[in-house]
Amino acid sequence: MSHSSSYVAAPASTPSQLHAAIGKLAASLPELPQVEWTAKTIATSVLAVVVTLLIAEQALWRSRKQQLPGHAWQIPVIGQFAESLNPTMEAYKRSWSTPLASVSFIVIASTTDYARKILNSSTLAEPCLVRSAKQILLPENWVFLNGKVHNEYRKGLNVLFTPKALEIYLRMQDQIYRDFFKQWLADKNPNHQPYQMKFRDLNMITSLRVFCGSYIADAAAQEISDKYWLITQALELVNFPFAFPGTKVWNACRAREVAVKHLAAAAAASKKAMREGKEADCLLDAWVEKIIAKEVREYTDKEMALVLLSFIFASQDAMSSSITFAFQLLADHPEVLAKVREEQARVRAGDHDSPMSLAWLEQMPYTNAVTKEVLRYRPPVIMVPYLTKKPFPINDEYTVPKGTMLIPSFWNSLHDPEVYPDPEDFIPERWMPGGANHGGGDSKNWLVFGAGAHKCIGQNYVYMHMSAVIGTAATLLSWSHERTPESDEIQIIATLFPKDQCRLKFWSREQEL
Ligand code: HEM
Repeated sequence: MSHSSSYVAAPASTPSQLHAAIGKLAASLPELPQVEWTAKTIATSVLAVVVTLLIAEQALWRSRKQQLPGHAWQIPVIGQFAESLNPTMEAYKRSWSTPLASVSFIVIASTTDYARKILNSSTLAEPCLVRSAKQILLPENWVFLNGKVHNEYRKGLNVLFTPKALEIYLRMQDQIYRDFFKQWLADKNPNHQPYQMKFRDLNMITSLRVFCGSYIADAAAQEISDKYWLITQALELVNFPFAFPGTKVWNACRAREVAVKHLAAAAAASKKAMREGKEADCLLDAWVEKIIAKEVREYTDKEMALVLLSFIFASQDAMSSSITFAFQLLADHPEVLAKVREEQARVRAGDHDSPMSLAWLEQMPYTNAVTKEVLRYRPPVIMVPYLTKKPFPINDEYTVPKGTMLIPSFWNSLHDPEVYPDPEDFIPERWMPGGANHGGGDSKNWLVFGAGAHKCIGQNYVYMHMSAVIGTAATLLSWSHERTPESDEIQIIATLFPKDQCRLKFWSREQEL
């Protein structure tokens, strides 16, 4: 039998044949009441089952939601996906207008106290990231560990972010910034261009070089950078559940395979070079140095590759968002850019060629204030999905049921007018001596990097990277921003971006220096 004829054979179970089969079955079960199985009764039965399932779905939804604000009913079947498929800032802001809100089967918590309570209750809730993350990062990735094993694993990685290690990375970073600046200056197009994706590229190449140094060839680095966009696109709160060929998650998994192959080869090359006595010049080397000194345990090449993948995963979109907003905000606030330049000129004392150092960064309070204000004003990670492991009594009236996605959201904490006066204004001066937030009195609200056991491990690297990019760009480059009606609108692609993709034009400051 050919394939096509077997397909044609399928509709053989017509209602009358089904009727006969069901009739036979019913006859063999004497205790069953005799039912007249017509097409009409079958249709009615199917309808009854569907309606029962829909009512059960609504009942389950309402029993979870209880008295929380939110829609009284949810869209059947696709309700749990509908709100997440095309997230908008407006929809999120609506859900942040009450301390606890229920959106589909998700509970969103948007006060500082609730957010901290969730992040610090590791026995009741654990990070679940987005649903596709386990498929993309692989289930054995350390980021999915929790409790004691997670703490132990994390301790071994802290050695990668000590000041000594950061100083090594900074030397590498400076050269990459300058190479990218040259490319931007070489663009002869007289018009403003969207720079968001170019900033992404700068971040990815910086991360790969900081992590892997020269163990990754230029072509491989570019291949990972290009393919990584497929991973970002799959980071939706809710995805199509099966990674069939052609779906976003399937594409992301293929991109991960390419990245892990190159990262594992880099780990092997670093081990070999360091054992032959090379001086450490990237994160892998700094790590292998600690392994050789037996300060941390051995890690396999694949394990190291998966850790690097977790770093890229955690950093790429957030860093790209912050760098994009930094360039946009500095162009829109020339008085701030002028102050950054004054500070850079003082610290560098005419030396525009030496790479940025930690010692210089420590003498740049204003540049560091700009970094903090960019992170506060446009926090790249506005929420982190957690999953309740047990019923979670979030307050006296409401216990979040076990197995619920519970999302602490950070926007309100970072835009709280009681803590950050004029929160909707970009004011780096608030972090300077005499400013409202000088001295860290806002530490409870500072949730840019989360809190608790899973707090961002890379935060010191973030401050350093951002201030170094801002300081070096302000010194070497001038740029203008073409403001459009969408410049101040926020688009959510895993993190926040200006909707018009940040249209800029660069020129050199050489004549001014
Ligand atoms: C602007 C940039 C960044 C922001 C805003 C950011 C923010 C965050 C947030 C909010 C979390 C979740 C914390 C929690 O659950 O309490 C997190 C976790 C994490 N971040 Fe970052 N991050 C950034 C950059 C980076 C970088 C550059 C790296 C690595 C080099 C990194 C590595 C990680 C890792 C590995 C975790 C998970 C830690 C764990 O589970 O123990 N992040 N980050």
